[in-house]
Amino acid sequence: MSQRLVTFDKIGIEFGGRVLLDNIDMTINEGEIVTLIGPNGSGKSTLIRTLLGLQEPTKGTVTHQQVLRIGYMPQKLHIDPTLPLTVKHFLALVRGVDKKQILPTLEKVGIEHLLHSQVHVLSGGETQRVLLARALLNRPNLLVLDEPVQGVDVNGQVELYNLIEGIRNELNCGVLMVSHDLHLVMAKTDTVVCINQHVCCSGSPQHVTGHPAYQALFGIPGADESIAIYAHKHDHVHNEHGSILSEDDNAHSHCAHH
Ligand SMILES: Nc1ncnc2c1ncn2[C@@H]1O[C@H](COP(=O)(O)OP(=O)(O)OP(=O)(O)O)[C@@H](O)[C@H]1O
Repeated sequence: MSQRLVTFDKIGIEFGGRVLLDNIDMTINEGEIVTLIGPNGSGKSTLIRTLLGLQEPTKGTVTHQQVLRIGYMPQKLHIDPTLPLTVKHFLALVRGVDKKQILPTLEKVGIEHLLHSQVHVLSGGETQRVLLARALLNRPNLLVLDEPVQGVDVNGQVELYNLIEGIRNELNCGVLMVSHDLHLVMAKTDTVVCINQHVCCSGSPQHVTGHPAYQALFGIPGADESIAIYAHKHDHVHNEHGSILSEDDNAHSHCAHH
């Protein structure tokens, strides 16, 4: 059986009386791709920051496997565009990096020809691959990818998801991804966790896309998503398994209302 890398146990985060995360249970196993979805402001980045140890939970605990090496890919590359910096030098800045690994890692993500390019002239897809290479240079057993296909066209998105799946297969690492894309990512995901402060529903992509809580947030798959996405009508409550409760059961709800 695959090893459990990370366990979130009833994580809650509050700021000034405002609940950002409530009662979040989540696990990530070795070799598992977990995708975190949820509307804007639902707490996805806050949960990632908690995993990275940048945010202390108000309630609950995060348990790590003893040797957890996280390769983190942020949403964006924040570099002063006036600063001359090649891909090679950018990757050489990774703490403790084995410089001999830079070229093979760029080959792995398909951009070895960009070794001497300036980072600020790269396209959206190329930049994402450089960030992925940087995460891989940490020799991770857990990859944490915050919106990895941001700024990438549809074909590029398919290629990036294929690449991420290939890396998971090769390294048998766990992968936690945040995604706003609800379609392409599903095919490459073992487990989807849909949050809106609390866990609305989680499980296989098939289970989650058929779940009423997912459909209330994102619309019914196949319907006109251009108007359904993020039309959040949270006029119902869930039990801790994500099932919708009848009004009589509401006393047991942990749902955030909007
Ligand atoms: N340090 C903080 N102090 C107070 N509020 C915060 C803090 N960090 C985040 N928030 C608030 O918490 C909420 C959740 O933010 P978060 O960035 O986790 O959402 P998200 O799901 O990642 O959103 P998006 O999809 O827009 O990236 C937001 O309303 C944000 O303003």
